[in-house]
Amino acid sequence: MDGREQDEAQSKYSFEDCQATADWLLSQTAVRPLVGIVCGSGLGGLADALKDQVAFNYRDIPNFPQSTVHGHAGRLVFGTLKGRPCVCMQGRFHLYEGYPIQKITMPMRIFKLLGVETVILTNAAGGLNQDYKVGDIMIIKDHLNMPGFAGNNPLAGPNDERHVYVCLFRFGVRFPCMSDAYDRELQQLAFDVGSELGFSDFLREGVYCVLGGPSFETIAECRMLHKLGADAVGMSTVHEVIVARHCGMRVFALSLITNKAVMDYDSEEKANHEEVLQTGKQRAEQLERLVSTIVTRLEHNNNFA
Ligand SMILES: O=P(O)(O)O[C@H]1O[C@H](CO)[C@@H](O)[C@H]1O
Ligand code: HPA
Repeated sequence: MDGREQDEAQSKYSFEDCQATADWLLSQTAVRPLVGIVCGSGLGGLADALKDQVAFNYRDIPNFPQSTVHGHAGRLVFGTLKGRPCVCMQGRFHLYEGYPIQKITMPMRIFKLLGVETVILTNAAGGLNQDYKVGDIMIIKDHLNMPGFAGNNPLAGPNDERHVYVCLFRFGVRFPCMSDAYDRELQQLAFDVGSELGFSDFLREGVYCVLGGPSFETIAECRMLHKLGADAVGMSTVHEVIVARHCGMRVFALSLITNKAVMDYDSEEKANHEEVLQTGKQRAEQLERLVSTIVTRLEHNNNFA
C-alpha cells in the first residue's frame, strides 16, 4: 500500500465508525465487559464457557469484518466468566484474508469503546524452540513483527490526535512504546495460576513471531526465525496487541504450540491446518481453565499507555 492508500484505509475505520459499532453493541446487551478475549484457531471453545451469553454473528454487527477461516466461528459473545463481565471474539481476522491491517485490528478499538480494560489473546502457533512440545502453552513475553518491518503496521496512516487530547486518550499517541506490550504482572499471574492448576509441565514463556501467511514457512525461514530469537511462529495476534496497547488496554497473550515447525531437511513432517485444529481440541479444556482462572484474579486496570 502506498501512503495515499494507507490514509484511505485508516480513514475507513475511523473513531466515528468504531464508536457507531460500539454504541450499537451497547444498545443490544446489558453486559459491560472489562475483559476482552480473542480466540485463536480451534480455540473458540473458550467462548462457550461464558455464562448468560448474548451472542452476535459478525455479519449482523455494523462495520464488522467477516471470518473466513475454518476454526474461526465468527461470533462476538458477551457474558460472564465466574461473574466477571467479558466479551469474546470467537474467531479473529488475519492479514492473509485480504483485509487491510486497520480492519483486522478494528475490534480492539471497539473493545476499548465498550469499556474493556484487559485483553487476553490466544493463538495457535508452530514451535521453533527445540525444547517445546506439541500441546505446550507459551505465555508470550515479546514479539517480532515481520510485516511491521516491511511497513505494514496497523497504526500507519494518520493518527487522530483529536481523540488523544479531546477524548481522554481513547485511542493513543503517534509513537506508542512496545517494550512493555505484554503485561509482566499478568505473565506472573498466569504462571502462578498454571502452577496451582498443575499445568507447569506444559507452560512456557517465549517470543512470538508474526508472518503474513497464509503459506506455512520454509525450512530456511524457520531456521532464520529461530536464530532471530523467536520461539513460536504464527500469522496473528501482534497487530491486535499493537492496537490494544495504543489505546491503553492491558495485554496478556498465549500461544498453543499446535505443531513443531519443520527445521530439518530429513523431516517428513508437514505443517497443516488440520493438525493445528486437532491440537486445539486436545488442549481446549486446560486452556479454558487457565484463562477463566486468570480472569477471576484480574484487578481493575488504569494502565494507560
Ligand atoms: O493465529 P490463529 O488465529 O490462532 O491461527 C493460526 O492458525 C492458522 C494456521 O493453521 C493461522 O491463521 C495461524 O495464525
Ligand atoms: O507452524 C505454523 N506457522 C505459522 N502459523 C501457524 N499457526 C499454527 N501453526 C503455525
